[in-house]
Amino acid sequence: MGSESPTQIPFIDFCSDPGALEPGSVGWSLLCQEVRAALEMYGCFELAYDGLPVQLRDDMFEAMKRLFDLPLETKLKNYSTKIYHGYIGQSDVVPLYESLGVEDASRLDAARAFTDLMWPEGNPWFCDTLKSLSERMWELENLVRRMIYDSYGAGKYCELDVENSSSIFRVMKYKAPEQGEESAMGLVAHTDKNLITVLCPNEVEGLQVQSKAGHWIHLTPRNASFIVMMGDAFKAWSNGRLHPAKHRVVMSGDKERFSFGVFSMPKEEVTIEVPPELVDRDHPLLFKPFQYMDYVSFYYSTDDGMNKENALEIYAGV
Ligand SMILES: O=C(O)CCC(=O)C(=O)O
Ligand SMILES: [Fe+2]
Repeated sequence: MGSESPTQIPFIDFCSDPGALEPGSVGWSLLCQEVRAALEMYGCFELAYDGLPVQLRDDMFEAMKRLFDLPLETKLKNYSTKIYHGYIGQSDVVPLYESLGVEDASRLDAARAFTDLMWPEGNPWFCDTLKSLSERMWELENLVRRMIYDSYGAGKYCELDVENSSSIFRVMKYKAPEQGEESAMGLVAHTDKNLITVLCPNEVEGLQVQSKAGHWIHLTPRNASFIVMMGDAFKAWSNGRLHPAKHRVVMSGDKERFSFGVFSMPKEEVTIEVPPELVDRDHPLLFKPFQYMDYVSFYYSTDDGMNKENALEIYAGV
C-alpha cells in the first residue's frame, strides 16, 4: 500500500487469535500498536470481529427497513433537543439520507421507549434486537477504547472515562440516486465530532474516507466487518495524535444503502482533558479542557467554510 495514494484503509483482525483480546497478553500489546498506528495514520480501520452474531446484525437490517417505512410523522417523534440525537432527514442538501438515533439503547428502558414511540402497539422483537445489538456494539467500542488507552500507556484512565461516556445508536438509510443520475451525495464530507464511531454497513458500497494526502478511498468492506472511525473529541484527548478521518457517503447504482453504528461521547458534564502522559517536550499541550456538547454547539453555530474545517483547533486549541 503506497502511502501517497492508498486505495484501502487498514484491516485489523480481532478474530484470528482470541488470546490477543486479553489485556496484558503479548498479542494484546501487538494489537494495541496496530490499532494506534491505523488511527494515527488513517483515522479509521476495517475490523473483523466475531463477538457479535451475524444473525443479530441481519435482524437489525431487516428491522431497519420496516422502521424507515413508517410514516414520516411517526419517525419525527424521535425528537431530541440535543444536536444529532433524534430523527434527521428531508434535507435539501442530502435528500437521499435519513437517520434515527437512540441514546443509551443498551438500556432496556431506552430501547423500549424508542420502540413504543415508533410502534405504540409494541414490537418486542425490534426492542430485543436493538438492546442486544447496542450492548454488543458498546462492548466493542469499549474494547477498542481500552486498546487505544493502553497503547499510550494511559490505561488507568480508561475505566472512569468509559463510565463518564454515553452512546447513541444510529440507524441510517440512503436512497439510491434518481434514475439517470450516475451518483449523488448521500452524506457530505465531515469528521465525526464524538470519540469513537463503530459502523456496520450493509453490502451496498458508498462510504469513502479521505487519506491524509487528500485522496478519497472507496471502502469495499468485507462481509460482516465493522468500520472504526476516530472523532474530533478523541483527537483532543490524544493531544492531536489520533486523526479524525474525513468521510462521506456517495451513492450510485440502484440499491438502497443501510448502515447502523454506535457513536460514543463524553457525558454532558464531563470535561475532555489531555492526560499528562500525553504531554511532553516533543508534544506540547495542544488543547484546552472543554465540554463535548459545548464544542458540538460551537461547530453547528459556525458558518460553512474555514471555521468548520478547523473547528476543533479554533474552539479548543491553546
Ligand atoms: O453510513 C455510513 O456509513 C456513515 C455515517 C456517518 O458518517 C455518520 O453518521 O456520521
Ligand atoms: Fe460520520
